[in-house]
Parts: sequence; C-alpha cells; structure tokens
Amino acid sequence: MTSLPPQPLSPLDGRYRSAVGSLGEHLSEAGLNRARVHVEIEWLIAQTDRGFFGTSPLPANQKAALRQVVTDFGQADIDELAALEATTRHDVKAVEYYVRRRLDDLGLEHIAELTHFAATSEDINNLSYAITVRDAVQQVWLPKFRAVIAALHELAVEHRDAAMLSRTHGQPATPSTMGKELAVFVYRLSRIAAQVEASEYLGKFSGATGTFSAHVVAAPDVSWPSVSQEFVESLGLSWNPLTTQIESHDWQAELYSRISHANRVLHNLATDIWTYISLGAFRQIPAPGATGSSTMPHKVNPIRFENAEANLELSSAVLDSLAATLVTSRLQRDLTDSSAQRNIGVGFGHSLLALDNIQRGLGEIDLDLAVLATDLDANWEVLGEAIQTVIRAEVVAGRSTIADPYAMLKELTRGKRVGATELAEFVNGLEIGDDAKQRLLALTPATYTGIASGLVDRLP
Ligand SMILES: O=C(O)C[C@H](Nc1ncnc2c1ncn2[C@@H]1O[C@H](COP(=O)(O)O)[C@@H](O)[C@H]1O)C(=O)O
Repeated sequence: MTSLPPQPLSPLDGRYRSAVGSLGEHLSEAGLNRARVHVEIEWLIAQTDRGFFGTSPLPANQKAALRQVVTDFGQADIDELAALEATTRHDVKAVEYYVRRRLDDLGLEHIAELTHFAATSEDINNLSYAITVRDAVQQVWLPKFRAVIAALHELAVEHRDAAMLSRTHGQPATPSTMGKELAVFVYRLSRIAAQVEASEYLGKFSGATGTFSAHVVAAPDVSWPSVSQEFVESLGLSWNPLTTQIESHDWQAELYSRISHANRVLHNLATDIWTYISLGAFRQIPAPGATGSSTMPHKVNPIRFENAEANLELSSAVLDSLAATLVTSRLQRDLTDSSAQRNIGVGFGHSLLALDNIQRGLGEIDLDLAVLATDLDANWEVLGEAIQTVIRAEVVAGRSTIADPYAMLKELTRGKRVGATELAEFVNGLEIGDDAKQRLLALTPATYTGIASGLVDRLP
C-alpha cells in the first residue's frame, strides 16, 4: 500500500473546512505569527515616535511600508518564518529575525536593535493572542452566534400562538406555545451574547518577569508603566499592570467559560429540537437529492442537530480544559500555556461548526400544527390543574364549599385518559360560581396556554 499524501488530522481542517475556515484567519499559527509581526512593528513605531535613544519618528511612508509587511503577510512569509524557526527552535525569536530582515529590506537597519527591545516573548505572544482571539470572537464567532439567535427569534415570533402540549419529565403537562418555548432559548442565548460582547481582552508588556527591569536599566528616566499602558491600549486591549512573565490569562478563562456555557445552552436547544422532531411536532424539509438512511429509503434524519450536539461537546471539552489550565503557571512562568493555547482555534472551531449546523437545521424544519393539535386533543387531563385551581379560588371567594379540590381532580385524572365530554360533565356538576364554570367549560388544552404568546413579545 502506498502512503497517503499528508492529511489533516482534525476534521475541522478536513471535511468541515468550509464551515470553519474563516476562523483560520485569526486562530491559526499563521494568524498568530501575523499578529506577532504586527505587535513587533507597532512597538518599533511606538519607540521611534517617542524618540527613544535619539531616534526620530519614522516618516509616514516608512511607517506605511512597515505596516504593509503585516497587511501583505502571506504564504511566502509563513514559509520564511517556518524556515527561521527550524533553526531558532524558538517561535518568537524567529519572528524577531523576520522583522529585522524587513528592516534591512526597507533601509531601516539603524533601528534594528529596537526590534523586540526589552521584550520577553510573552510580551509579544500575549498581545498577539489577545488580538487574534478578540478578532475571532468579534468578527467570526459572535456574528454566527447572533445569526442563530436571530433565526431562533424569528421562529419564536412565527410560532408565538402555536399551542402545544408541554412535557415535564417527558409526561403531558400544562400546554404552552412553540414560540414561547423557543423564546426561552432566545432569552438565554441573548444574555450570554451580551456577556461575550462585553468580554475584556487584557495585555501585559513589562518584560521577563513583569518588573520592567531591562527597560529601567536601559532608560531610567522613562515612565515605563505609562509607555506600556499606552502601547497595550493602542492595540485596542485593556492593560494588565501586574503580572509575572505571563499575562495571567484570567480573561481567557472567563471568555472560554462563557463560550462553553453558550455551547451547553445550544446543546439543550439541539436536543430539544431533536425531540420535537422525534415527536412529529417539527417536520424536516427533505433536501433534494439527499439520502436519509442507506437502507431505509423513507428516512430524513435530524443530522444537523446531532452533528451540533457532538461538536458542542467537543468544543466545551477543549474550552473547559483551556479555562482550567491557563490560570496556573508555576512561579514566574512555565510553558504549558504556550502549548495549550495552540488549541484555542480547535475550541472555537467545533463551536462554530455546531452553530453552522444549528443555523442550517433551523432553516430545514416546519412546524406541524396538525400534530400539535392532535397531541393536545389526546390529553384533556392536563386541564385537571386548571379545574382544581379555579375551584380553590371559588372556595376562598365563598362561592364553593368543595373540600380538597386537588384530591378530587387527582381522583379524576391521575394516570388516566379523560376526554372532553367527561370533563365537561364533571365541570357542569361542580358547585362553583357561574362565571368560573363558563370559563372552565370554554377551556380546551389548546387554549390553556396562559399568556405564553404574549411572553414572546417581551423578548428584547
Ligand atoms: O522571552 C523568552 O523567551 C523567555 C523565556 N520564556 C519563554 N517565553 C515564551 N516562549 C518561549 C519561552 N521559552 C521558550 N519558548 C518557545 O515557546 C515555544 C513553545 O512551543 P509549543 O510547546 O509548541 O507552544 C517554542 O518555540 C519555545 O522555544 C524564559 O526563559 O523565561
């Protein structure tokens, strides 16, 4: 047997590439390296702008040329960095040498020694991760998450009045509407979206052990904490003033826990929709040319929701692991964070893939109102709650002397099938006020939905 050409080990880079490829712009090794080059170049510009060590601010065309190194970053640069790293065996040192070469190309050798000046690798790495994770969240993950919420919101509004039998413990319970049940998820997911939106992205820039030691010994008169703060903030990040060698990664733990929480709520949604499909409440719209089962030709399987379920679990496994491991680093640093952070894209990728499947799945289902109506009509006993509650109110109001209405309704309905006629007879025989009796006689399982429809309108 001949060996296969090199193959991706992760399905995210294989069969699912088209659904998650946009994350690679930020959370890939190349995305990280481009951000590192960006940070190194901005640090060069920040230093010369401040005239450190007798330098002058670079003219606009030279700044533009330096920044173009970042905007033009492509395959040749990826390869060059890989070749450099093969020698240095240190990824950030490779970036430094790459930037120095670009300074040579641009005739800026006189500032070469300011490349990576006073910086430790983590100064570059933590800012690069903060930038790439921020951009991945804001430009890719959140828009997809918001699109799923919007699709769900639309379905909730469309089905706001679609009465359905509820099932608590899987058993028939007080009816609701499909719109209200979907609105619950819209509300939950929207809260998490707002939390993710408000996430903080922290950065440190303070040298090998967070003490500015190299900085101070080279330039004792500079207010280095201010320079550090200004530099970190100029990259659109929040400044972390007090760290060891590494940024402490608490913001990452917070963010990954939030995404993982979103995954779990989405998992709840996926399994609920799966169950509604299984009960016949939602019909699946067959895709032309698609096959459900290789042997049972009649089948349309809920594969979108099943795929989402699996990928949400995988995403949370990775993100939970990152959230746990990243907050510990022995003494002033160990390198476990570096190795663990390589998998941030894996965590986001599985979540994004799940979102894509949920979005597509939501577009391929149709509510079957006839099935909902049949289901409701087969379960009149759910009105037992309505009747016993109305009797209680009548007793308190002095219009009834019925003793223990709950027990009375339990006797009539518990574990039994009770039809419309039997219930009407029962209500007619009750000693309660006429108003209450008429209200109960008018009630059907399909109208016993309280203010479920109106609750949908309360969605923000
Ligand atoms: O500024 C410094 O470099 C200071 C140095 N600490 C380090 N900080 C950041 N990166 C470092 C550090 N040490 C190694 N490396 C390089 O990290 C890379 C680890 O590879 P991987 O496990 O694949 O993530 C891999 O490229 C390693 O070479 C220290 O001694 O405190």
